[in-house]
Amino acid sequence: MEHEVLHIEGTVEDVLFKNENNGYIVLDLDAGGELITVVGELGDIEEGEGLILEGSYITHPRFGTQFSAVYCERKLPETVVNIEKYLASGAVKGIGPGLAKKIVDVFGERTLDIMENAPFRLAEIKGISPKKCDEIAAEAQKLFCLRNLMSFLSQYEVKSRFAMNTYRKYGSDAMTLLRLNPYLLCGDYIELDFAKADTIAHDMHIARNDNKRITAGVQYILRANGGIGHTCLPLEVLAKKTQDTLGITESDFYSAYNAAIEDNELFEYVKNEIEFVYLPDYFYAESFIADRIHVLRDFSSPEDFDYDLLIDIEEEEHNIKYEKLQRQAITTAVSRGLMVLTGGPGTGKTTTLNAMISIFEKKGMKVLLAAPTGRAAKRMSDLAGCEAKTIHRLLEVVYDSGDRLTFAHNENNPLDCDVLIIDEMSMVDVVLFEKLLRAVRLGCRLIMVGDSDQLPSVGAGNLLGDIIDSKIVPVTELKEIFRQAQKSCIVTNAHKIVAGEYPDLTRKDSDFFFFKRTDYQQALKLIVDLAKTRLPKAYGYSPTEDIQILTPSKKGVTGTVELNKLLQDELNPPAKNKQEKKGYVYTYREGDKVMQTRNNYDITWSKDGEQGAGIFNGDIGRIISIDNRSSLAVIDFDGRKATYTFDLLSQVDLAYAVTVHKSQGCEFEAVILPIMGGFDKLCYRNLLYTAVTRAKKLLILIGTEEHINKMVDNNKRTRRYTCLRHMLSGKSKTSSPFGQ
Ligand SMILES: Nc1ncnc2c1ncn2[C@@H]1O[C@H](COP(=O)(O)OP(=O)(O)OP(=O)(O)O)[C@@H](O)[C@H]1O
Repeated sequence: MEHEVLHIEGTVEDVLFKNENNGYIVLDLDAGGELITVVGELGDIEEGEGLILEGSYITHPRFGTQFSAVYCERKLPETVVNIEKYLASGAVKGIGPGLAKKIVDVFGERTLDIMENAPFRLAEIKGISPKKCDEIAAEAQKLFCLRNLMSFLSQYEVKSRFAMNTYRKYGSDAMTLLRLNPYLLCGDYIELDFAKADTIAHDMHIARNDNKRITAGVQYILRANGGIGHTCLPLEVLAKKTQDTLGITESDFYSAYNAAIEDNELFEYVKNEIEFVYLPDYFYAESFIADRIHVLRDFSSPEDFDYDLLIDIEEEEHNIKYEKLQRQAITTAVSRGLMVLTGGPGTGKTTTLNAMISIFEKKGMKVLLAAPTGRAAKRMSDLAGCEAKTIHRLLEVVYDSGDRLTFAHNENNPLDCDVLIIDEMSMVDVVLFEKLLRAVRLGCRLIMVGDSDQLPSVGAGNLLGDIIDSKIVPVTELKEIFRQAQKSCIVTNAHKIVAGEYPDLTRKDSDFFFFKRTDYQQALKLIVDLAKTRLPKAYGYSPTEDIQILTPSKKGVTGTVELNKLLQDELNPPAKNKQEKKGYVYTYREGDKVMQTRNNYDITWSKDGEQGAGIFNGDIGRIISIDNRSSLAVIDFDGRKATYTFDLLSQVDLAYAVTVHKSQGCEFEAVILPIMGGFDKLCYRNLLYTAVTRAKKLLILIGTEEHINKMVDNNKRTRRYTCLRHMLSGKSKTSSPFGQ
């Protein structure tokens, strides 16, 4: 919901709550005698400071009016009383209430001016030694730097969190660096919109064809394309796009481009005589993966196992006869350093994997299991009978000295294991895989499991496909659908779809139902009826825990937005005892089923006394409380209770219905899938295949046969620009940055 944008001004009376990680704060502001509670991501504000704020009022029946601030200009306190209050509150490390009084008694209203411009004079105060004076001066400089940065950026209505991130990245030099190059604001970790940085640069009289502007524009375009899956772009495509977007000539482009290549701000890779351009991160990721895969591949077991005997023992113990390809997969896993195990549903991947784990453990090897999402890790744990972690958890997210996110496990601190098994590899992107490979010590086996017919990862790259297609890694593809699995129409229809055959929609006695509907309103009515009444009654399913509505698109009548609003009304209607918070797209309500839509490493959670941080893209949870007084909501993700500031709710969508893309790696007891047409770009085979294979026990298709078959016919593979396959095949014309 849009609110009227207002400006208010006042002095901070009291700081009620502060989140040091994301700068979120709740404070009382004295606005000319009126006390207003202010909430927002405003940074490290202290009592006594003057603020000019822009934002809007939000009202809560119990706690009254609060001002939700989006922009903040900070004025340091001017009166002696406020300066003392400000310093006494701990604004400058090393100054407490006693010292604050002494300093203000001596310097009065000029105190802050002296601290900023002549801090050596603090040594005039009795009790401040020259050493202490230096320490206080250094702390004070930090404070003034952030304040200057915030007030500079607030002129351009740049939100405070960008200023906070700029300060975190560049520290006390931030302002000086920005004056030289405002486009630094578009860089990694800050990621301000290029257009905004361009406005600042324009005011600073930076020319349109300045190399800094063009390089930043190119990087911005490459990053935006990374967001839709491309790790690089052909030079020709990039040149044209950049010229059009920035309004520059071809010669301007190439002059800046060549300089950026020279300075390693961009990288070029030649594939089949065509130049591809990379951002450093993606280039390092793909080159490192290619290098490291070669090293791991060449490792083979020094121990002389009798593989056949080991597999025979497993067969006897588990009363099973592995088929030829399963035996081959197990032998490869035990004898080689690296392999891919792939295959569609019901082809025995899990069974094979369990045999591998059993053999490794019998040999005294330490096996670790991981998957890209929480849900996939949970499923893996359930099937393998031992704990699987998310890749992020396995690598342990930590912050470096610059307060930037990194992983505790890397080449200097590798994972303590002999075998690492990664499930749902189709969902892993190149940047995360690079980090993972850095933490795999030489000699550790790496087994990658996944179905390459699933949709590719949300993040950039076509990792699993490229690894398989490169043919340099041993791949076992399981093809046989086991008898057990053949009973399931979900499994047999999934295999038909992937083979380009139309699914059998005629069966009424199976786990795969089709309801023909051509009218949208009738389809919606049926979805609600099935989710709310019929399936819970017939199968005992919980409408929100067991049943998931999947849909190709966000938009349209059967898109997620409309479906979620409808299903929220039906499954979790408003009630007196349910608190609510209005967001831009949805109203969030206690009891709502929700999904986190991006990786956030800062959100803190607790589970059975354990504390942790990080809620990731695709995690599904339930809102258990909304508190309008503190502007906080608590969401339960499978027992992890995570605290969200209201600003962070923009990263959360209702999840009664989710897109097929977002459902990757998840499985549900029952899936309802409307295929009504009207979303041509999303009308393709892999998407239908991915949706169908999300259902464990029951799949219900609603729509028309014509649209379903049209999806099967469209075998468009999502084309992604990457060079990994080429790099893996060792055909590179640029030398690897990692040497031999
Ligand atoms: N060699 C075998 N002989 C008989 N049955 C088998 C064999 N291997 C697997 N199965 C059975 O086939 C079914 C599917 O196997 P499994 O769950 O391992 O496949 P999957 O590829 O992991 O499937 P999904 O991807 O759908 O989870 C199971 O019921 C399993 O017990």
